[in-house]
Amino acid sequence: MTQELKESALAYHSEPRPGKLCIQITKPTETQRDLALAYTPGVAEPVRQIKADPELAYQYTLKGNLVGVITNGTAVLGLGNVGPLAAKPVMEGKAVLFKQFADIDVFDIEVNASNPQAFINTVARIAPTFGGINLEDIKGPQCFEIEQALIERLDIPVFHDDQHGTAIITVAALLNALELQGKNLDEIKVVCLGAGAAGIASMRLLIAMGLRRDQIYMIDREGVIHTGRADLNPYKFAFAAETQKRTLAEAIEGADVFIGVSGANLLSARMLQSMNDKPIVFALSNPDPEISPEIAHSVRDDLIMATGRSDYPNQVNNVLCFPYIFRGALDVRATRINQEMMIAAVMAIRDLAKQPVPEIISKAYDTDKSFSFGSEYILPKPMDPRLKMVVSSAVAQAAITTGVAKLPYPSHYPKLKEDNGLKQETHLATDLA
Ligand SMILES: NC(=O)C1=CN([C@@H]2O[C@H](COP(=O)(O)OP(=O)(O)OC[C@H]3O[C@@H](n4cnc5c(N)ncnc54)[C@H](OP(=O)(O)O)[C@@H]3O)[C@@H](O)[C@H]2O)C=CC1
Ligand SMILES: CC(=O)C(=O)O
Ligand SMILES: [Mg+2]
Repeated sequence: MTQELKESALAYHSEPRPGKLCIQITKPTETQRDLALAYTPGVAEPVRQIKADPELAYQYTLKGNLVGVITNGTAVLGLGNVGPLAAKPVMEGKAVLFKQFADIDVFDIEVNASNPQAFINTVARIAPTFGGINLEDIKGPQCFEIEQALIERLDIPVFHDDQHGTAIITVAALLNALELQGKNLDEIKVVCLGAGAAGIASMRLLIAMGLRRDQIYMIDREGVIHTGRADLNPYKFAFAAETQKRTLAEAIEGADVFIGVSGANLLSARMLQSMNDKPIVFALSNPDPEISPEIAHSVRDDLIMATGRSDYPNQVNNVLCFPYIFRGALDVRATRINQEMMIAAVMAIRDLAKQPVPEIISKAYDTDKSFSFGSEYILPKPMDPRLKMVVSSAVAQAAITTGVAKLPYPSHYPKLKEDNGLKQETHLATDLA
């Protein structure tokens, strides 16, 4: 990051008032009558109604449009365990994205919890406030235990964005990149650097889409994850390869795909050089990727390159899905976000990248260039307003089809098609899980 960008970022966050958000009142509060309705005595009536029927909280409070973005600050971007307070700018940032892209209100909650169980208990205790819980920047492997426990305890959607948001967008981008490079999912060799939240979930979703475990080398700080290692947690062990390869440099040789969800500058030019023809390199660590696009393009002219950042082509970032996953889930009052809903999001995002791109999007990116499906446009741009309807409706539809929705398909959503492929997607997910 340049000095200029660092200074601008600090000024953006501090001026004219600290932070990026505020809370707004949505009802009249000017008169004595208004106060008698908003507060005591009037407020007692919705209290009584909700006590008698808890579902009425969705009618009389913000609950149905309110998501908790909740962290313990243990894996904040690629900055590591910076703690809950230092994580707050990122959580406020996620809140901004929820509001801007999907009109979802967010309370960001930074939890000082000394262990996963304390964190789980805290989130479970405050869950009545929310229509959904977006867990953010919680490191592996504790993130897996935390998410699973909360899904089991709560009847609202719980979604760890760094796992599933990243997986959804990585899979959508990879399927499109493979198509452009003329490669098939069942023939490629994949190297995933990073075996935490994002890495494990992305590989799991790729497997649900048809990739085999023996096509994957997973790598952590100790090197290749292989069956001879005694230090593996169960999540990593599931990806242990029968191999003599021990280092990233050994694993990457001849690989078709590199997925980096680890840390800055870990993939060298020499390693990239050793990859197969037409490689795909997703260097997704934030803020600094595993290899910079400048270096990557200087070494190979046959690659498709993506980062997690807004300032390069091909931004593979969970912002492209988490607002719309929740929009769709909240709109049908889904009790969970299942794999079928995730695959519906993959397919919707993937397909949108192939549609003609409206001029308005070039304007948002301040360029005269028009975008079209190709090696520098494998995914829709985050500023694409079509994402909201396209992804949310696909997710809502999948929730209904899989029986986790409490409300019908919203009337303001696009009309349902007779044969929309959803059955096929659902079938795929169930068969391959
Ligand atoms: N573009 C996007 O949308 C997203 C990007 N990310 C990025 O992915 C990265 C990881 O996030 P997340 O999965 O949540 O974090 P976790 O802490 O859960 O996992 C990090 C993983 O990276 C590995 N790792 C870290 N440094 C190295 C290294 N020097 N060499 C080899 N492996 C290393 C860790 O190894 P070990 O297990 O041995 O500690 C661990 O397996 C971050 O940089 C984050 O910004 C995450 C989510 C979304
Ligand atoms: C994008 C994101 O969630 C991360 O880097 O952690
Ligand atoms: Mg994150």
